[in-house]
Amino acid sequence: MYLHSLMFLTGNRQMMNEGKSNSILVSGESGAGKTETTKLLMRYLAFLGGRSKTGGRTVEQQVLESNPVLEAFGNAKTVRNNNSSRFGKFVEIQFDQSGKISGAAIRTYLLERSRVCQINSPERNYHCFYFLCSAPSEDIKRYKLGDPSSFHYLNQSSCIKVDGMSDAEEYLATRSAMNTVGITEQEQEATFRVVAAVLHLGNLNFVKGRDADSSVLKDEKAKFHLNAAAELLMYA
Ligand SMILES: Nc1ncnc2c1ncn2[C@@H]1O[C@H](COP(=O)(O)OP(=O)(O)OP(=O)(O)O)[C@@H](O)[C@H]1O
Repeated sequence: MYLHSLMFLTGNRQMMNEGKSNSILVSGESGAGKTETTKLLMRYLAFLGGRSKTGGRTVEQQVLESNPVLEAFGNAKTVRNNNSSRFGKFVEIQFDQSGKISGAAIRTYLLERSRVCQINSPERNYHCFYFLCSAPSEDIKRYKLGDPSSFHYLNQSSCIKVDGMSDAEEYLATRSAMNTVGITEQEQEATFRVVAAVLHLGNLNFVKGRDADSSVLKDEKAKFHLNAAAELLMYA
């Protein structure tokens, strides 16, 4: 990290002296430490460009709390990394004339979408699915969820739990981070409804119907999941 800090100090001074934008490219193979390094860089930047706290949430808090939100929906356990980012991101942090953070924008790229429907043992699907299945009981009831191992999109792999990670605590931390970055309660509700609906849709099974080329739901369980998904998506 010493080298990165040094590079960053130089970059920051140049930005202030010459009024030029600076960029850092963090690259490396999976598990090399890109995500953790980026978080340290962002924390350092927030420290340099932070304002004294005046109550409420500050821009730099919002910048830092974007990480747990992105990780909940875009990171998963792989064989190489328990918290592997399955997308790329471009983080832009804007500074005002005095060097204080004035805003930020994050663009994400190339999320590994196929992971939602298919995972290999002993990897996991995206963290958000397990977090939501470990939510407080009133949320579980509202989203009609149950044990993660009862969902096809999660039980294709033998790995449901990650050592050292509490899905229940992470759910609450994700909600808190979403609040900090300014995602409203309604938007959060809509987001988690879609996450829950995806799990229900994964449990739909069909069998051949009576008419040619037709199919019908396999059983009552499949009907339950279809109704649950429809209800959740109707209000999402
Ligand atoms: N600076 C660090 N301090 C302590 N542990 C670290 C540090 N950097 C990386 N690690 C360890 O290595 C693991 C993998 O790091 P990280 O998630 O940052 O890799 P990555 O390059 O972003 O991988 P991927 O491309 O899979 O997302 C972390 O979960 C952590 O255990």
